[in-house]
Formats: sequence, C-alpha cells, structure tokens
Amino acid sequence: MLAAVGQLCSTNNVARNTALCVSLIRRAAAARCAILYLPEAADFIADAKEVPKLSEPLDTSEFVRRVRAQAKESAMWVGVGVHEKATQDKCYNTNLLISPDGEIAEAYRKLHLFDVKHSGPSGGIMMESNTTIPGDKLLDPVETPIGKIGLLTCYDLRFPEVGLSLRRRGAQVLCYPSAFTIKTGAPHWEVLLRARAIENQCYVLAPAQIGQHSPSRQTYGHAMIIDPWGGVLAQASDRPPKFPPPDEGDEDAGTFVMTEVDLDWLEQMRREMPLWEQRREDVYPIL
Ligand SMILES: O=C(O)CNC(=O)[C@H](CS)NC(=O)CCC(=O)C(=O)O
Repeated sequence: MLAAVGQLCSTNNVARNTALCVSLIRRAAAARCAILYLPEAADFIADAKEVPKLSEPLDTSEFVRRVRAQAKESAMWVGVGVHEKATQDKCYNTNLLISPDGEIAEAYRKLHLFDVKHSGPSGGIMMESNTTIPGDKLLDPVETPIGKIGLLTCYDLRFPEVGLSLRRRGAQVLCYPSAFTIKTGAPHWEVLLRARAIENQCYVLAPAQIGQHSPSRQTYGHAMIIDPWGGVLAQASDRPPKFPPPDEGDEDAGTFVMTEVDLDWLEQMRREMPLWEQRREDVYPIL
C-alpha cells in the first residue's frame, strides 16, 4: 500500500488553494496511492484578521465539499487540515480524514495551540489562540488500508503524551499535518518526527506547508514520511514556490512524495522490541 504526503503554499485565495489540493489528489490517485495527507491550513493561510471571514463550518465549506468530491471520484483516502468555523470570530484547527466514499471519517480538533514568544532578532510572537479554540478530545485511530491512523496536528508534535496515548489505543500511523515556522522547523521538525516514529513504533505522515504565504508568513516545508524504525523514507523538495503565485496555471504548484507502508514489518518490530510490555507502571504513570 502506498501512502503520500502533500506539500504546498496555501495563500488567502481559497479558490486557488482548492484547485491545488484537488490537483494533488488526482495526481496521487494516478500514482496509485491509497491515501494522500495534505497539510494543516490547506484551505488558506492568511493574516489573523482575515481568519474569521475565510473560515467555514465543515458542512458549508466549498473547500471541504470539493476535496470530499475529489476523494470520492479518485476513490482514495484523503487527510487535510482546515479552519473549521466555531464562533463569529474563532475557528477550530481541524484535521479531517476523508474516506474513499467522500465521507468525513473523523475530524480532530487540534489540542495544543501555538502560542509562543520568541526573543532575539529572528523572534516574533505567534498567538494561535487569538483566532482558534482548542479541541478537547483525542480520537480513536481510524482503520485504513495503510493501518490505523491516529490524528494530531503540527504543534501537537511537541507533546509526546498524545502520540503515546494514540499508540496505546492502537495507532500504527501517526499523522501531523503541519505549517512549521522556519525558526523552529530547521532545528526541530525532523528530530521530533523521527522521535515520535521511534518511540511509538509507528509510521509518521508529515505533510507540510512551505514558502511565503503572505508578506508576513513563511513556513519551513520538508514534508516527509518516516518509518517505524525512524528512517526518512520520503522527503519533498525544500525549494519554496514563488510569491505571489501567478494568477493562472498554478494548479500544479503543490507536490507530494510517497512510499510503501509495510504493516507486517511494523508488527514484527513491535514483537521483537516489545516496548509496551516493558513499561514500568510500578514506577511512573502509563499513558
Ligand atoms: O492556521 C493557520 O494559519 C496555520 N496554522 C499554523 O501555522 C499553526 C498555528 S499558528 N502553526 C503551528 O502550529 C506551528 C508549530 C511550530 O512551528 C512549532 O511547533 O515549532
């Protein structure tokens, strides 16, 4: 079974981002992938003040409708991060897993919001909670042809507890659709992804936003797929597309990378190194 992760540079033009995601789904299906995971905020990346007017509830979002329709037409699983309207001025940061019949199998609302204050010359303030309400639950992993997928998002990657909890609930694959900053991505992105794969003995799908989204927003890219032994099996180009994107002919600006998923190998690895049987519940709490 082939799994793919997407990489693109979403802007505040939702129609453009929709066409890009639909094109990526078609191309991944043509490559015979069983699933394509698209990044966090694939519907748009915009300044905080634009977020309320661009966010939509899942059932009226044209972006979600088109992605679901293409998943169905391509008969492929699709994961994608969107802004789900919650109130007049706030949204949830939602990771959708869509089944090949176009239905939303699961919708996970990001638990940990990216509120940070970096000091120093390349510093800056990011306050996701200005626009976003955190979710309040972890979901059971979803059974798919590439294994049971546990849903998380971006900054959740820094909290090993949620990965461990999903592994305990049966996850064989962890997904982290992301939009990492360049400052944190360079030192932390790959290290954290590989650590989560190794400690949980899971495949890790890490779709990513890349490049210049607006004059004030830039992301790190480096979408990748990690195997349960910690190896980087696939990694997307680190060359960001041009900003601003051209008015036309931009549908192929996104990219994806794919790899084979081998669940027999994963289960063998877990038998040979039975971490979950060796935990010391008598000494520390078990997640
Ligand atoms: O909603 C949007 O506009 C897109 N969402 C994001 O960019 C989110 C919230 S601001 N980014 C992260 O969580 C980065 C985490 C990160 O970079 C780290 O953990 O170091």
